[in-house]
Amino acid sequence: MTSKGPEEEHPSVTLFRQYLRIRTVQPKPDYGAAVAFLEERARQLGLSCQKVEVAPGYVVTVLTWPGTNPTLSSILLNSHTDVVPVFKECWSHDPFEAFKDSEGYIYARGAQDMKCISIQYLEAVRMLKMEGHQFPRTIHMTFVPDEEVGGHQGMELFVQRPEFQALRAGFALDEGLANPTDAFTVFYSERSPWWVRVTSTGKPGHGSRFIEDTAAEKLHKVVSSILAFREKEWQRLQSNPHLKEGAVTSVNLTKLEGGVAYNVVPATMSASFDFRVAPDVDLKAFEEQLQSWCQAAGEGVTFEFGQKWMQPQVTPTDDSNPWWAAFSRACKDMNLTLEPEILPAATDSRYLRAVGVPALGFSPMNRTPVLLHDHDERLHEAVFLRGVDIYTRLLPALASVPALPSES
Ligand SMILES: CSCC[C@H](NC=O)C(=O)O
Ligand SMILES: [Zn+2]
Ligand SMILES: [Zn+2]
Repeated sequence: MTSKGPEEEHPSVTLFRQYLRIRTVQPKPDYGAAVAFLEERARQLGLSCQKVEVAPGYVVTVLTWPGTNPTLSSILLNSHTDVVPVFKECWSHDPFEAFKDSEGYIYARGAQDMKCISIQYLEAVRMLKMEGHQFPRTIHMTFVPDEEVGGHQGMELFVQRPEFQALRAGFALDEGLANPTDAFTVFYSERSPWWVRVTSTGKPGHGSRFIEDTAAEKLHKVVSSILAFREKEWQRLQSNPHLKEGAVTSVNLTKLEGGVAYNVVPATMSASFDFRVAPDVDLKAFEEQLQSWCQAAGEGVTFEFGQKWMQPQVTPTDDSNPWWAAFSRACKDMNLTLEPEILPAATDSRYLRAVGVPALGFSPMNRTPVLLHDHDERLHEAVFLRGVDIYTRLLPALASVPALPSES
């Protein structure tokens, strides 16, 4: 597929730009408009469309292309419909206009994360259907809300529902990241998000005095211990060229709270941290480490979790995994270079892997800077269209994986 001039834009690009104009932006996404758009796509494609309301106002939309062998497990193509907020004044173009410049770059929130992929799935299925193909395995496209704020009103609930069970997903594709080089990154695992709030309590009093055992001193100790750990992990990453970012644990101090006035020593202060724990870390030992940093700071220092993922899973990337074998073979046939990695952030893949569905995070965007969540998020139309082509090769391969031992 090649891109065309402005007077004759490729219809897949036009559809992509239409979807980008729907304001599914957090914290108040217009999910109704997205669901209506997807229902219309289902109608146009002749696919069934199921709407599963996992929480009031939070609908998972499922478009299904049935396979010829209903005894086989299905392929699940997942994408989220919400996008992150923007700093409008920092953009070169309105982030919800889907402006295309003279070179073919489409500027919009969601251009990379991940409205491109939703439309690429839909357009690949449209092409394959149009060409008269049918595959043994059923293909389900799931469009889920709420991913950008943790998936708690989206995929986390959906995987627990009978409607999800009924899909009989054997393998899933979900989002990954762009790659600025010629290669494509594919993610086989993710780090576990641990959001930790440390609260320190101590003696209050007048700001002019040498008060002992203050909340601030003890919080400072914990902050120092955690930032020293951060430095250690950073050095470990820097000193080993074989390690990728997702393979070490990261942490950032993201919030400091407490205090009422310059001259009042507060009795309570807190610090919040965003930890991303590498999948090979012993989580029990890691929690004990947190405990001991707090204890070492003194009495009255506790921590609580805002988020604590305990089920890191790894999708095997060797030929023992028939899904990987099919995926990597199809990529090889297209001459795509794959770089398998652990995703530094968290996606809905973690919920799928946790219920036993092997998943790969793949956003087919090479020669593209990673601009998700950034100002001027954009994607070149030619890269977008190449992605549609890539899925038209991946889907037949995945949906034709022969019966697994567990399926015969
Ligand atoms: C950990 S819940 C929030 C999920 C979010 N996902 C995408 O950016 C992330 O911060 O990784
Ligand atoms: Zn995303
Ligand atoms: Zn995102």
